[in-house]
Amino acid sequence: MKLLEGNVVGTGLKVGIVAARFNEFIVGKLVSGAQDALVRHGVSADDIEIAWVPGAFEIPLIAQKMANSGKYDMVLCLGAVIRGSTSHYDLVCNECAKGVAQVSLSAGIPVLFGVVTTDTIEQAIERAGTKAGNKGYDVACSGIEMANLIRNL
Ligand SMILES: Nc1c(NC[C@H](O)[C@H](O)[C@H](O)CO)[nH]c(=O)[nH]c1=O
Ligand SMILES: CC(=O)[C@@H](O)COP(=O)(O)O
Repeated sequence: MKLLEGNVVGTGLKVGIVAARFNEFIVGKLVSGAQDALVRHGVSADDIEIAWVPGAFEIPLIAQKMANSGKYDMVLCLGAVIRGSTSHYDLVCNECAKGVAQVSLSAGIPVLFGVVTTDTIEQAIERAGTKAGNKGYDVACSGIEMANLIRNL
């Protein structure tokens, strides 16, 4: 993908993305949004690596592997958890969020929580590139900010 950009200086940042396949019609848009934000802000497309996992519950484990590998300046966690008719939604959301937070603190690098958690499909669509923006784009921008902040500490 070649974007017509201004004179964007390459950041040299290396980015790992963990994406959940569940609700892929949403998560695919989050991944595209994250890639767009990263490249527009100077990250080389060659410095972005994506690992797909079955669902949001599996994100923390692979995020941990990436974060502890020493290969990445940040890890973006992308997924979409949409409430069903049982309490499974709450368990998946809570464990995913808790796991991602624990990985970031233990690895000492930015591990961003870009998992959309919604009651309806419409809410998820709104956050995957329509009226509520693209949460993948947003967390990528936050990741760049955090990585640069850590570089300067
Ligand atoms: N219902 C959703 C899930 N459920 C699957 C779990 O994340 C996990 O893969 C399974 O429990 C096996 O360990 N995952 C999502 O990402 N989004 C959902 O809406
Ligand atoms: C978030 C989920 O795990 C959900 O899709 C599962 O649906 P259900 O609660 O109806 O089994």
